[in-house]
Amino acid sequence: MRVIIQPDYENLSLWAARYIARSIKDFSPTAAKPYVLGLPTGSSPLGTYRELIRLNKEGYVSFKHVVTFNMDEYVGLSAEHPQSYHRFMWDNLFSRVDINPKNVHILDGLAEDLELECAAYEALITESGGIRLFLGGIGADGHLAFNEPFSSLSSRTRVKTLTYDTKVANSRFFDNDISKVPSTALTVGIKTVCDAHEVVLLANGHAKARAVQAMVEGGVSQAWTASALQLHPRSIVVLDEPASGELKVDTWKYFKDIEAFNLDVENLL
Ligand SMILES: N[C@@H]1[C@@H](O)[C@H](O)[C@@H](COP(=O)(O)O)O[C@@H]1O
Repeated sequence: MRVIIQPDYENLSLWAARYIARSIKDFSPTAAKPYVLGLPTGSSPLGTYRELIRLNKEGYVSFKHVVTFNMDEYVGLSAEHPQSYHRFMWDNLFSRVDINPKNVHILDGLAEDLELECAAYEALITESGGIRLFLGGIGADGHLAFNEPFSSLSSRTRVKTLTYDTKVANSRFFDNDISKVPSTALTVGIKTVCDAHEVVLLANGHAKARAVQAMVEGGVSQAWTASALQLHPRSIVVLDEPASGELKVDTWKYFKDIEAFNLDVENLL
């Protein structure tokens, strides 16, 4: 696991966006060989999306041959619902870059047969050649996508019941009214994420510091599902300083030292 510690959210976002843009460029995707990108919602990736939009507008990177798979979606919300992850992705990224709408995949929380929807999603990822890079965030309780604490580390796309803590955290988008937050969601599994060629996870702010400590320094555990990334051969955790606040001083120094030459966001372009 690599850990990139940036001084603030701005630099975390620039680093992640430029790393992704560089990866897409180096891959030289074509219609026959698209770049398959896994994407999250949430506040953590907003800065990364802003920089990807800028890099797209400036002609540095194109999404023409990028195929996307989103991590999750609430059950029961239509694509048009203001808090659906469909709407979030179109508002914050897809409508502002040159992506082909046919290449966008997001789980349908209104599907008649939710299990079939999940199985078809996994099959589609496999048919697309597998995910090249999965970008993710992390919940304060260490959840990745909607893989809540004690989700199986070998889980695949399925229906999950949300924990009280997650509903409280996400109620900020539902008029601070927990009763408006859906109780279930469709989510890729931990195994689905870990099957990606590469995983980049973003964590910013002190509220994530405890989860980051468990994910980076704790053992691999279903109690902190993002800790499964320790077993991934190419996982990168990108932090701002507040999110790194619970790491041991030695851990912090180790990653600052080993990544010293990789921290400059300008070097990535
Ligand atoms: N399903 C999403 C996760 O994918 C996201 O990582 C998490 C943290 O969100 P935020 O980035 O807003 O802190 O929230 C939700 O539960």
